[in-house]
Amino acid sequence: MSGRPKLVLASGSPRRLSLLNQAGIEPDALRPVDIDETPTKGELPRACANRLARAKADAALRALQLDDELRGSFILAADTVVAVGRRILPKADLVDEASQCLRLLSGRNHRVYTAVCLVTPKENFRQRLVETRVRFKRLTEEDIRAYIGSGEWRGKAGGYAVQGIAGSFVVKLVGSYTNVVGLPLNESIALLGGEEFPIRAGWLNAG
Ligand SMILES: Cc1cn([C@H]2C[C@H](O)[C@@H](COP(=O)(O)OP(=O)(O)OP(=O)(O)O)O2)c(=O)[nH]c1=O
Repeated sequence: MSGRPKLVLASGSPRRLSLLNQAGIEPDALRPVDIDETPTKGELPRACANRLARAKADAALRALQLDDELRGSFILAADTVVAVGRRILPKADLVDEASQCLRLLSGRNHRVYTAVCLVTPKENFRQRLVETRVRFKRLTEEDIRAYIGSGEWRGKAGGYAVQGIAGSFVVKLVGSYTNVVGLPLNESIALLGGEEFPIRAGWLNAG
């Protein structure tokens, strides 16, 4: 392949795109994939995030094989899972799901895992899993009602988005903040740079 290799972001999440943009990386194309994201019976949170990121990357790779323009591109996919202990919280689509998540997260520690999977033009798979520990303040029923009214929880793992109002629920966060939003930037840039994707010097060893 001649010239700069292309990058495809296999994600429909606007947060993932804006995080990459924030780091000065502009994907050449967005190719969200539609896979079943249900955890398997007894699946642990780390294993689930790893499996789903890989499945998203795999599905995108298969789709791009039919695409003359984008075949042979780098492909980046990710999956974010919120967990309390071994329990995986749902990606909340319904008010009841989101309220239950928030009651569970209230006043406690939880973990957010994002697995990032990079497919190289030679179809090698490179994967990283990043963990962030988060503690929420105790939430009153009124806090939960008001937050539900904001709608910010829709489609978010664990029923909240730290980049919005729920940022004010956080009393402690240990690890990568961008990991919670959906794409750990430092590690994603390191993955890309490690595979010779052109990243501006200086960013690779950042943070
Ligand atoms: C915990 C948390 C999650 N999220 C989002 C990130 C992800 O978009 C979503 C978790 O679902 P994912 O299944 O990881 O991603 P997605 O379905 O939104 O997008 P795609 O599979 O196409 O890449 O939750 C936030 O935006 N803020 C947060 O604080």
